[in-house]
Amino acid sequence: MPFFPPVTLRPDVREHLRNTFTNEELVATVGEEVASQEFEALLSSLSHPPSFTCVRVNTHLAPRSHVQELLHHELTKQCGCHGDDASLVPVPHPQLPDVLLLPIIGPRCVSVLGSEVVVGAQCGSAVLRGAHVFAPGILSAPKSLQVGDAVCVFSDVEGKCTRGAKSFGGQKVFLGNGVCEMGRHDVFCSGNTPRGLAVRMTERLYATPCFDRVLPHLVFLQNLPSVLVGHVLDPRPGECVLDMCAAPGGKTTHIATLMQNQGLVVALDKISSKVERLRETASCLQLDCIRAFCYNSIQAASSLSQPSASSLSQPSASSPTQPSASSPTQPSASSLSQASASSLSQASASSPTQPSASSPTQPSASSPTQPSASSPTQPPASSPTQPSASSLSQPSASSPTQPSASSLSQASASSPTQPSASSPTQPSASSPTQPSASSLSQPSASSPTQPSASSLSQASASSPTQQNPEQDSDLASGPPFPEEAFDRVLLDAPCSGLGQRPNMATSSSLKEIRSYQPLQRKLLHTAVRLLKRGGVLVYSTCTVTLAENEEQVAWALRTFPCLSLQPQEPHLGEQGMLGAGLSHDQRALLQRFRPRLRGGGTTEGHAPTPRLHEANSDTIGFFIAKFMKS
Ligand SMILES: C[S@@+](CC[C@H](N)C(=O)[O-])C[C@H]1O[C@@H](n2cnc3c(N)ncnc32)[C@H](O)[C@@H]1O
Repeated sequence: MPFFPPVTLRPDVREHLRNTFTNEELVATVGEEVASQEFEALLSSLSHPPSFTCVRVNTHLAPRSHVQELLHHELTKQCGCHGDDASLVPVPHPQLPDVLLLPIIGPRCVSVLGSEVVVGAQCGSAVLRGAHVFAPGILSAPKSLQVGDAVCVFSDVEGKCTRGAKSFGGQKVFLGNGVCEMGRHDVFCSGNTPRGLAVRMTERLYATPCFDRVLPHLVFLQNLPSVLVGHVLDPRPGECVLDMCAAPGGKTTHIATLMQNQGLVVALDKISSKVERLRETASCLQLDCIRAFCYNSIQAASSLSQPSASSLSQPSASSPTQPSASSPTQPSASSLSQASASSLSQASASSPTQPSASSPTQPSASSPTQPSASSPTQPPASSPTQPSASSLSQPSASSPTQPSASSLSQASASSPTQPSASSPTQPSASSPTQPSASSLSQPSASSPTQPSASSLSQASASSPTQQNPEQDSDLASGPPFPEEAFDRVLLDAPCSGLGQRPNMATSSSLKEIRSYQPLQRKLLHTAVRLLKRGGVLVYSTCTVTLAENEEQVAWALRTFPCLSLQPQEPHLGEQGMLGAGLSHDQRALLQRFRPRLRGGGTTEGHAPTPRLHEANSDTIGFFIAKFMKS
């Protein structure tokens, strides 16, 4: 049974989604009633957290089994709990060799205690996934609130609570109890924008640990389908891989890890502050094969390179014109040719004058699926690895569940429900509880970073031509790039983010939601141009719309005859949704994650622990397509 009300959407957005989920092709197959029920179930599941917290292990530095033990130890120490508390016991994912899962247990019977503090919906989402409450997240608090007071924390559901209110009678949901670290005056009246931890959560509706400063260079919090993307892309050591929309860097760092830090991963993002954080994350995880640049990826293919047969796009009415290539502010080639960890922090190709990729209807930089740059109100020291409830007081467009890879010095507003594991304050490698970086740098026999036998056996079929070292260093110097330069391209596209969980309310307008399809097509054009023949392109989104997922696949197959859909390994999601005119076989090659609430509710005051098999279905909404270019 759903515990929270379904996610609040604008009425026209809800109607638009309902039409998508009851489209003609779908209704003709499953019937109107089933389609409608599934749509309502989807909205209910979105407001609830998934069944598991997914932790990706940095297998570049340590094997999963080792991190499993360390993590259990660290979490129990931090929580001051018994080691047998199920929410603190990491369990290996059966199919993903670098993933540990921790059950999120709830909703539990928790009594409402103390004075009432109301937080914004995004802050509430972060709290449901383990965060404490930071000052900017608080909307309402009683007049007399003092440090040390016991409080009950509620989340505003409809965005109606005004900041600074003393009480709130609107629709809200209970999240748990905590203790104040700040009084009302510090939160609302101190003259400056509030910063820092305001309420330390002590008893949560959903039991899940806080990952603040927990093994920052060994674990990375990432939603399960996002980790899957790296495996589906299947990068090999020594290859050149382009991550076109890379920040905060969850997938970039995973790709580099799977490549055993050998080869080149070029990461582009159009927001410079995010690129800086990505570099910090790469450095924290000791992955020095990553080169990150602030760049509009639509323009990442050099206009000097001849449009070859590779970019075999058919001019179509819907195909946007190719943007001009290079920006006057592009980084100099020479500045970035040395592959050293230190160069990561200096290799700033960032340009404040970078042209925006936004289409006319494109929301601003802080689009709903994108982590915005860290809130300036967030102190560097606050919860570096935890999704900060802090920066979440404003229903910004930032993605509520998008993992913040970076957040090295700042908890990101953008990742309210997905904490980042990285921290600049990480313990040294020689810390007694940490394996030394050097001792662990060799992948063990069981290391998931080793290409599997099966993947190796296919290598000749799918592995593009051998890279030329000279070209490697050209690519390392940054965009724009010549055509057909990369062995693999990941387009983890900016999207409407409607698959994020938990999400109590989305303020996105229909116009905003519709603006992503043309933007994604422009990015796909560049992706195809930059991919080698025989190379692999993975397209992914964290949204549930047909327009940004199956319709994009159908469009790409029509527009680029050189592209063909490929099987994905492992295949954990459902097949693609009906409604975009794809064949059964084509849909079977896609992975769609449609959030589903697990069954079972609170029994005699005890919430059941989720079962492992639910980890693959009770996830955020997500979509993955894998293409090869011939
Ligand atoms: C879904 S997020 C990427 C998440 C990232 N792949 C990860 O796993 O951590 C989309 C990103 O695309 C970036 N973006 C949007 N439009 C872009 C463009 N034209 N060029 C480059 N980056 C862009 C946004 O700044 C945002 O960080």
